[in-house]
Amino acid sequence: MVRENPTASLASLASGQSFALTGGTVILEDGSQSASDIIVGADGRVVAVEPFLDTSSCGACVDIAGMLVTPGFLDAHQHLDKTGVLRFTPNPSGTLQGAREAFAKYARTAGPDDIHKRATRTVERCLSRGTTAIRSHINVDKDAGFHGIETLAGVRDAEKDRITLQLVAFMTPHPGQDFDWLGKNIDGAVALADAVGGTPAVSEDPPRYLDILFSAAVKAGKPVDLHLDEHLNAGVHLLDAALDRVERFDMRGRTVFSHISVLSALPRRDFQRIAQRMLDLDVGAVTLPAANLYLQGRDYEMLPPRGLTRVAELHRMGVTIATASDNIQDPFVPTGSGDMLEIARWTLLAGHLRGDELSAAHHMITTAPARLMGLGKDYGLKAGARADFVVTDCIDTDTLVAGGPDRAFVFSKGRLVSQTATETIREKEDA
Ligand SMILES: O=c1cc[nH]c(=O)[nH]1
Repeated sequence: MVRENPTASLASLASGQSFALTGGTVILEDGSQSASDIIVGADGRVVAVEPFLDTSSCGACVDIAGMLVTPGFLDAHQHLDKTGVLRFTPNPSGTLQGAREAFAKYARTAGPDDIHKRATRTVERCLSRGTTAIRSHINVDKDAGFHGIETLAGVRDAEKDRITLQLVAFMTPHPGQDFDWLGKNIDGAVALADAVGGTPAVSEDPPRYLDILFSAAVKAGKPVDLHLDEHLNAGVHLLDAALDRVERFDMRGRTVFSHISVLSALPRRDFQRIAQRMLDLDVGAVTLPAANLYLQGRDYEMLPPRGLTRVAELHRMGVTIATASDNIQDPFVPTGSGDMLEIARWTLLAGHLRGDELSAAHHMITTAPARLMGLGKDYGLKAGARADFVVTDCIDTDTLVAGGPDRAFVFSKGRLVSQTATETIREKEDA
């Protein structure tokens, strides 16, 4: 045990051995913080999290007094089949439709090798910034075919000991949607995926399209994650139509609505009624600040921006709401670093959370998405969970969210997968 230099000791932890981290501050599942020891087994699972544990049987023991341990960050909504394609898929119109068209053009020619290269690069970046699980929507349609979902299924399986990847079969409609094609292919796509998704507002027949998605989910026993109402036009929304199907197909607790920008445009009474329905049916929400603050039309009157949903109100009403990256450097969103703390900060600021709600933003990148992704017993700093966590030099959750760590050690399944340090800051402090 090297008390003076925990960071060097953390870095030297050999993979595949049991170890203990003692004296740190641990963020527990209910968001509280506890001065606790952590024991990790050789199988990469947490053995115990409690103060003053007997660590004598551990292969290594590192004193991390003064450091904060957070469960790994979760990104509940990405698009790994199109990440990093921005340079050759421009979207000069700056609209959602323009982004879809730009991607469709790329998807017609994109080969598995290209998709694989870009996806693994982004996964690596996310992991290095402390993200230990990602849910990714993957287009399956006449342009993209099955290239994306097959390639990402391979990445998911190959990387499972380093990062948990969940795939959503994103059955994207196109103008003149071919329902025969959808009917013939949806089961095959869902078999490769972990959840069923789509974007009903784009469909020419949203009720029929929603029925097909929910039926496929029930048949496969998989959850639903919809891109829902990515617009601020209060005159049209499909929230009730989707909630009706949650009831009819008995998908309570197994459905997520991503985006739901339109909630911000609805009169308050309508918003409250729908949010209450979501709460009663245990439907979760994913907000996507980068996406929702970006695309719009050139003419605001004709095409308002996508817009952020009512983040603070949904949270305060008790709806489970996670925040996520959405697209990373593609025609839908030109930016993105895979840093969930950055996303948490944008959510806090743009979503009108208060300064005393920094921990709510942390919840939105940890326990809230864990619930929506169904990670259950496998997630969190508790006995039996997969040992996915980040050891940082922050003093508490508030400082972690407000400014982030200068030093971070990312553990996935009990193995150190990345360490980062803002050396310049540290050097200045040491001088
Ligand atoms: O249709 C959509 C919407 C958002 N992001 C996508 O990649 N596709």
